[in-house]
Amino acid sequence: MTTFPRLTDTERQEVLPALGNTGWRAIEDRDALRKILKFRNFSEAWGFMSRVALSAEKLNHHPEWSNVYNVVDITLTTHASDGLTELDLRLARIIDRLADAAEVQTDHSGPVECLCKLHHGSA
Ligand SMILES: C[C@H](O)[C@H](O)[C@H]1CNC2=NC(N)=NC(=O)C2=N1
Repeated sequence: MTTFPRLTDTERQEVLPALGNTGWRAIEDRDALRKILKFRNFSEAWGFMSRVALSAEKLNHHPEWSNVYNVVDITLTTHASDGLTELDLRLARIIDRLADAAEVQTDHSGPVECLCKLHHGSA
């Protein structure tokens, strides 16, 4: 099994702004992305989660997430690498594609630029 390296500073500067634009935010004190999506109802939220789950299985990369009624709160990080890797970017883009009908909440965490330097943790 390949362990992906954490994203470099240059890679972060290249890719994070676009993810910031689609509503991904930085979690304080973690090298992780967070997005909170609000659907019209539970059925749409669960349908979205089912579709993401199938993609996550294919990618063998899984979100940390929770669901309350119509809200899905998603955190992405690579546990094996202890931080953000290419796999998180791939899953984030899949999630963005599958979630286009949802309302995005963006006022819960710091701007994604907080993750532009690889300074979290020691890995
Ligand atoms: C054995 C299996 O490949 C690993 O446990 C995978 C599964 N899904 C995963 N998902 C995430 N987010 N991080 C991982 O390190 C990870 N590892």
